[in-house]
Amino acid sequence: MDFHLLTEKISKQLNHNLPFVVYSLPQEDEVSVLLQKNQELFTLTEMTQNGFVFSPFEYIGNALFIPENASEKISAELAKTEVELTKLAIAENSAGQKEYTETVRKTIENIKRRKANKIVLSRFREFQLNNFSVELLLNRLFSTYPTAFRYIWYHPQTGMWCGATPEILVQVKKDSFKTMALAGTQPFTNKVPVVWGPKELDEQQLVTDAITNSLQRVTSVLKVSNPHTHRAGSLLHLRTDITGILKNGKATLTTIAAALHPTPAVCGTPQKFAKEFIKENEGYDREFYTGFLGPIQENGATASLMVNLRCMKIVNNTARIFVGGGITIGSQPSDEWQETQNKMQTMLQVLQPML
Ligand SMILES: C=C(O[C@@H]1C=C(C(=O)O)C=C[C@H]1O)C(=O)O
Repeated sequence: MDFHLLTEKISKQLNHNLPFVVYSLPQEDEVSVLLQKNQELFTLTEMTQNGFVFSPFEYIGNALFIPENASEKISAELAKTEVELTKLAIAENSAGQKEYTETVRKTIENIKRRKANKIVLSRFREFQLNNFSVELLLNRLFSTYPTAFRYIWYHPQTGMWCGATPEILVQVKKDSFKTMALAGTQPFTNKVPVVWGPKELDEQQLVTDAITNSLQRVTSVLKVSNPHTHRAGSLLHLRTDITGILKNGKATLTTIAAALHPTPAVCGTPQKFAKEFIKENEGYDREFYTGFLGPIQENGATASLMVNLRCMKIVNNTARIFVGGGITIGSQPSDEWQETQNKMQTMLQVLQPML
């Protein structure tokens, strides 16, 4: 199908208040769409059906779902638009900054008291949109971040969510799988070599260890790469690739997702303490931010589940951008604030002509 026809169909679907999801896998130009034919809110306990899963951070075995068999499925090659990128100034928010850095300080205290090794804190910021258009959103989002997993999800009961995430929760193809430990952030500059400090190296190692530990039970072969630098738009991260073979009979997509989510890249270690701490101290509901999402095919034998980062929720012409970062013993509150400001640019670049 022609890409412009695809965008028109999406626009019509939205005007009719009908659910849809549009996505492209990392490094791919194919844009896939599911246009649900009714307004039902489907949920999914076992990931054994074809469609698109959308899970909140609080995954309790009930993720949202757009089933292929209740939808029209279309796809097209992305018609790339030139996007000019300029760093956008974010209006001062001293109250927000004070609150966030205070919470970071409290988190570091807990880590010093050995309650946890790492806790991922986050916040949101809202922006008023004066010229929202789903076609423009789709064009900018998908053209700007070709190496990320890009998506727009809409359901009348959740509102619109979209993002460009660099992080794979798990990709499964028959009995082989792929995942990654992504943590540690610095702004992208042209300087080489990229140097990582001990804070980032330690933080990322914690994620690698936790992921490999949770996979032991369900895998027969587990390969772990050395950490390397991964570029995500204007940011750099440290990344370790983890691949392997799933244990026959032990692993289904549902058990792997449940074993991995939420990884310490978005929650922390130990997981239970980190999760409680987040709930008590972040002061807002993450909803689908840091949840997972992605297409399921061949009744669960093939799937690409991604972590919902660098994302926003758009409801009533207000865009809520979510940003966070891992706090460890080496964290500096002001640097952590700056890191979240930098991460906010990823979605702000997309919104720029609509602000
Ligand atoms: C929590 C986010 O990102 C996560 C935290 C990172 C960090 O602390 O360095 C890096 C990548 C992600 O795993 C986010 O983008 O909101």
